[in-house]
Amino acid sequence: MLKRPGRMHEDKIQKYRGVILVISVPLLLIGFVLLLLPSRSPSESIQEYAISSRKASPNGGGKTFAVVFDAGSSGSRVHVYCFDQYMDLIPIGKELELFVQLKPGLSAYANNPQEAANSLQSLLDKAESVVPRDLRSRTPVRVGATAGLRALGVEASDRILEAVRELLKGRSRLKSEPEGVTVLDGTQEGAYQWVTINFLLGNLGKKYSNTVGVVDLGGGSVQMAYAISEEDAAKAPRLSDGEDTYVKDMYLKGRNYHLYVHSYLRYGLLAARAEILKASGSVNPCILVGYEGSYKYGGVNYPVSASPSGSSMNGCRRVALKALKVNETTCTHMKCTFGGIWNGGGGDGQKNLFVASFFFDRAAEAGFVNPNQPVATVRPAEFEEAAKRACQTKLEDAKSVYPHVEEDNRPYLCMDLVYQYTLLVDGFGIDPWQKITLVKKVKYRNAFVEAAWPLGSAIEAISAL
Ligand SMILES: Nc1nc2c(ncn2[C@@H]2O[C@H](COP(=O)(O)OP(=O)(O)OP(=O)(O)O)[C@@H](O)[C@H]2O)c(=O)[nH]1
Repeated sequence: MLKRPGRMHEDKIQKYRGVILVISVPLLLIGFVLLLLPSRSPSESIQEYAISSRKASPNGGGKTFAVVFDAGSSGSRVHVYCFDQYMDLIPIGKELELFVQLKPGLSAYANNPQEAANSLQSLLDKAESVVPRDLRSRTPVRVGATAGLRALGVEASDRILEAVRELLKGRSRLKSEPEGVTVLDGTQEGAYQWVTINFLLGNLGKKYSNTVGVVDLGGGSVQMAYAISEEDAAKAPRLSDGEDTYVKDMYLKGRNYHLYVHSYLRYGLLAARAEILKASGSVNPCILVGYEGSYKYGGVNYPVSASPSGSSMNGCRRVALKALKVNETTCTHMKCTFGGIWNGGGGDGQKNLFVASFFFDRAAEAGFVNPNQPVATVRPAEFEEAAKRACQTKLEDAKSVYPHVEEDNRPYLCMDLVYQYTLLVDGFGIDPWQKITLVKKVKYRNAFVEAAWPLGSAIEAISAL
């Protein structure tokens, strides 16, 4: 079972109250105090951040709310959190957060920015309704768009973000700032997810070896983040031009962490389908027999038809490996995951992996995880088993065999499960028999909180007030 964060002792509160630091992003909000970290010969791949907030709550000993929108490629979600002066979550009604989601995501309105912004109105109204009227003007609201908008390109995404800024300014009393409505870069998304999970597990402030690593499989991108030792951080490879920073230094609850984090754009679950179709051509060994159609992703229509001999686990593995370019890209670092990306060196911060988003969803739909449980301990090999079963299923039988799978996803169930297994084992190099924790929500005190990056962003936002 998950460890439950104990109530803080008075002496610990003193320690925590003084400095709570969360990751910063290049957009440092007003009111941060920049501390000098111990000097070190920084390699180019390490961004050194140190932010401390003198006081966690601007309302004296009261409540501080934060509203964060997750504008994902497959949907938009709003999270509202309430913190006390010790930066602990306190209930909003019966829950520890307000969480509302809708489909489609902003990127579905690529050519209509106003409609994209308007799609958030119902979420904004619900979010604002749970924030006390007298606190609304001091409650930060942020919108973090992820791989969906990254994939649209700068022009289209800027137009959508500008329309969203206008919506927040014109249709809400929450405290919005232009730089709070952005496309998150992948490393921010991964780092926020790491903060979320370790905050909820009560690990922040502990040694790096007592924190857990995270893998977050979205529709457009997949992120991996875990804390590494000082020695491994010093060995972080120098960046080639255009490469993202591999290591973020963070000072959280009295301890300095070196966080290895990487986001693989185009390797989220929905984007990877397009990569796999490109790797195989339109007749694809992953598609359930009986399906003939097309797959639309990123504004491109891919013709799709099942192989006459039907879908096969091994045939699908071959094209998934080809899509990941596991053996095609030279690794110029000590060790790589895939696509020539440094793997961070592994270590104790990665020994426990919390794996979220589409990993949980597909495992639940494939029937080897209970969809009503917040977490599930599995092994990557169970994705292989589930994939074998799915790849032997005909499209005509899929509805009865997999009643929880949405109609549009049925032709791709074999592909998705094979991809997830291949990503874990061949992409990230995880032992097929290593236990991993699939997570949808994390138990925090007597309630459950969504295992999603917005909480990490909210902690940063209120630390900056
Ligand atoms: N319950 C719950 N599900 C979520 C949450 N965030 C995402 N999901 C689900 O996880 C799956 C993937 O969502 P994301 O990881 O945001 O992926 P995406 O929306 O495609 O976003 P990007 O690829 O990162 O742009 C979808 O089925 C979402 O419905 C959350 O906070 N709570």
